[in-house]
Amino acid sequence: MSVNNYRKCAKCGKTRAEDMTVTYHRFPNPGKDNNTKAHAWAKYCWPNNDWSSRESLYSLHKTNKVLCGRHFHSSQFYDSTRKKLSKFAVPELTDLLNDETNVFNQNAAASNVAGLQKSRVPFSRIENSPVSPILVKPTNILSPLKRPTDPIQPSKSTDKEQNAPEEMLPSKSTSTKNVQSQVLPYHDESHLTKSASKKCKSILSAINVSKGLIDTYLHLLKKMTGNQTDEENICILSFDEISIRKHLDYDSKSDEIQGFKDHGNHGRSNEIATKALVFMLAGIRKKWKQPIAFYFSHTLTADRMTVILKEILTECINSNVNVVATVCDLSTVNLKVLKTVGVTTSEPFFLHCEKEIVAILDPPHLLKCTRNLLMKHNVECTTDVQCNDKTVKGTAKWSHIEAFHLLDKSNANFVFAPALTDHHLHPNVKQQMRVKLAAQVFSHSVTAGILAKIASNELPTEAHATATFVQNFDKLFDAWKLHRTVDRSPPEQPYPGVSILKPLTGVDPNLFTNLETFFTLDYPTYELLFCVENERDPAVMLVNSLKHKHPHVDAKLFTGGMRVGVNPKINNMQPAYLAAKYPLVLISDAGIRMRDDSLLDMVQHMREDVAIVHQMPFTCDAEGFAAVYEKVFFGTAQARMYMCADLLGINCHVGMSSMVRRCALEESGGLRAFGDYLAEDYFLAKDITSRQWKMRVCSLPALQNTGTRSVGALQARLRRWARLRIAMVPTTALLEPLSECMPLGAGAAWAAGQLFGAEPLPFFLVHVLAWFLSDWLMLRAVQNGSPPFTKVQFLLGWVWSECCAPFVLAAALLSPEISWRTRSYRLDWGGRAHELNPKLKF
Ligand SMILES: CCCCCCCC/C=C\CCCCCCCC(=O)N[C@@H](CO)[C@H](O)/C=C/CCCCCCCCCCCCC
Ligand SMILES: O=c1ccn([C@@H]2O[C@H](COP(=O)(O)OP(=O)(O)O[C@H]3OC[C@@H](O)[C@H](O)[C@H]3O)[C@@H](O)[C@H]2O)c(=O)[nH]1
Repeated sequence: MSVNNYRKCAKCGKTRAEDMTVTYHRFPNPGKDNNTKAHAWAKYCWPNNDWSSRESLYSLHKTNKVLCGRHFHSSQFYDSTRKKLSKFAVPELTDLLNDETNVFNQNAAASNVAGLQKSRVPFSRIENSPVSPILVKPTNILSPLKRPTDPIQPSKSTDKEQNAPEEMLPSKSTSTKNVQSQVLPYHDESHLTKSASKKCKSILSAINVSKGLIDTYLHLLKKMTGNQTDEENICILSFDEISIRKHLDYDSKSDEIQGFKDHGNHGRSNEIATKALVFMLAGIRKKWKQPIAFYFSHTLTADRMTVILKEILTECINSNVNVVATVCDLSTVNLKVLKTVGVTTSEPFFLHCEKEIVAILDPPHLLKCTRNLLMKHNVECTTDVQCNDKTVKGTAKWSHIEAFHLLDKSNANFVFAPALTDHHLHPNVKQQMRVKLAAQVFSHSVTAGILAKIASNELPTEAHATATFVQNFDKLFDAWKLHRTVDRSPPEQPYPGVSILKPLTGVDPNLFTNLETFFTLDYPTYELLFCVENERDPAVMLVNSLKHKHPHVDAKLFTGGMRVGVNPKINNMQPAYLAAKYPLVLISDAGIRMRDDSLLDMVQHMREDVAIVHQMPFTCDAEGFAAVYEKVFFGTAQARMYMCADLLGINCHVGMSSMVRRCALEESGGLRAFGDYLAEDYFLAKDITSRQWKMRVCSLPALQNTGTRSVGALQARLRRWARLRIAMVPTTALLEPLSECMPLGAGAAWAAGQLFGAEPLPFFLVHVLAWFLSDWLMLRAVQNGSPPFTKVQFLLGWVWSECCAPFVLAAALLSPEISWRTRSYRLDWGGRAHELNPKLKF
């Protein structure tokens, strides 16, 4: 007989002599980081002993004490052979008879060893129990509840304790470690260094949360709502379930094993949790968020979830929180819950305590589901399409999008949807979860592209239904995504009509979709005046197809222009300007995209004494470093100058999206009066404001969306602008660097050293850090939320933008000529321009 045969399980005394298949697992060495695990093992075997000292735990390891494999759930082993325990394995009081994967299942009954314990019951109580713990056959603690007929009353622990079996008694402990031990296993700790893992644990242990409804937070909530107005207390309740990795952990504070299915005061069971359900409140009128309940489960029934939802809603009412809507995704359980509480498609709300609560399905999730459904099934639409000379009901098909993508990517000259890749068309499981990929399929560019391919007979006419389907979902998503700040209440006086001038030259990738946003503006009276200087310009075709697509919109096309000076933009717009019929004229460059409320926003800023309302230049979201650079530049350096100039009353009028009162412009001599300047915007504003008219920046920024981004092209544009500014106001070359981080910081550090004996380098670094942080806040304010890139990308874009700025200015100073599109110019001091090698046209 080998030495091993004399080994004996420290808990049940099992030896190899009794059962040859038994495996032994040595007590862990508490070492530096293993104390919790060693403590859990020791407490499991000898719950009444004091295991607080490391030495006592170490002695168990040193004396080769072992536990047999039956005290470990199968999930605690590396694999199904049950030979090697995982790193964090702790013995558990689980129902070995019920564990189907347990190799001891068959002989467990016979050998009378397996059984279940109420996992929340402290070990000490188990040990003292008159019945041997491992002989107790479990009852299903979390058996599904009957469908509730009455709203559940707020949980009163005393009532529940009287009726519930002992297993369902709520935990007395609200240990901070409860969540800690649940949350940590979700991360792959093997990727963390030991100190990182420890740090996470110590941070999380500072948060006082438990499972179920969190009393502490409810208490805080009550306090907060007491100090807020009724409006500010209006909120939504969102709930979502995430997957967590199976993991058990011993919490010495509460003397509990954590990681089991746990529904707070609805009880706990022996099943190991694989999902965490979180409920969170979020204010609607005021920005506040508060998670209020966590539940850990394996499978959560709709009945149980309904009970939980109602319980939380009742608690919210008691805390004076006005929940007006719930938000959840489209999981089967969620849909069942909504059905149970009475939500239908025709009446998407339910009553709780006589209060109407709207049920909202999570829009990004809806978008992904719609994409997935379209990938599997064709969708019959209400759109009629022409097919073989017959009008038939349209059918949206994924195959149309696939065909469009193939055609689009094979076109070497022009791509409608450059962002669309094969991942969008054939997403794998992980990619199916990315909202962005679905949103890029249901986009304006794809709609426009499919329509263009139908027009050129590359796609069948029946694909029209797919284009309409894609467009509708794009609009739906936009309606959810964008911020609505514009006052849409009826005005005291009818809004004045607006003539929108769109100077076009050439076609950039986003032109169709940019132009289309002008056809769908939410404004009562406006006309669109498209100006193209060359009638053979492909932009003409795009305008005509948009006019055809939106016949109800008052849109005209002017070709040929009229030479009134050297500025080609003015020349191009002149015929349309003369034909404009409304009192307000909006000059909007080709690359601008409008939100449907942008025009209303501009008009609302056009007060009686105001003659110019302009939008601060900004950019749409796009991918790539050039797009990051562009957004960072316009959202920080440019926005900073623009805002300060506006505040100080310095003329900073940029003409890419600017509304002008026509009578004020006429007083200046009309558009033609500025035809000799390339910076017509600056001189136009200078002249108009000199006659006591005011100029305002409106709330929404100008969204540039040209799609032809490269770092070089952006810098060439910035150089051209800088050259214009230097020619108009030469002192700008000296003063502007003082508004930039690096030159100002260097100068200030030197001055601080000279004047106060400060160390220049630390001074400079602190200055840069403070500037950087303020710029991050500035960018977030202009973007109205988080920018579409990471902080590291922001850092790179910001450093690049700030370091390049002095060089861009220097290059502008040194090069007397400037190029704009296909033409070159030389500027006089003062701003007048002369075209070099003028072309015949204009
Ligand atoms: C801590 C930061 C302090 C910053 C103070 C910044 C004050 C900047 C004042 C005006 C600059 C505004 C420029 C914005 C427009 C830039 C884009 C552009 O160049 N666009 C042209 C083409 O569309 C357009 O024609 C230009 C219009 C405005 C020209 C303004 C020229 C006046 C320059 C005065 C410089 C004073 C700098 C003072 C720095 C402390
Ligand atoms: O030859 C041209 C060049 C430009 N344009 C139009 O002018 C608008 C602006 O052109 P770009 O986008 O090339 O240039 P920018 O964005 O740099 O313009 C900016 O700088 C110069 C100012 O005069 C403009 O008012 C301002 O918008 C576009 O709508 C473009 O179509 C012409 O109609 N003809």
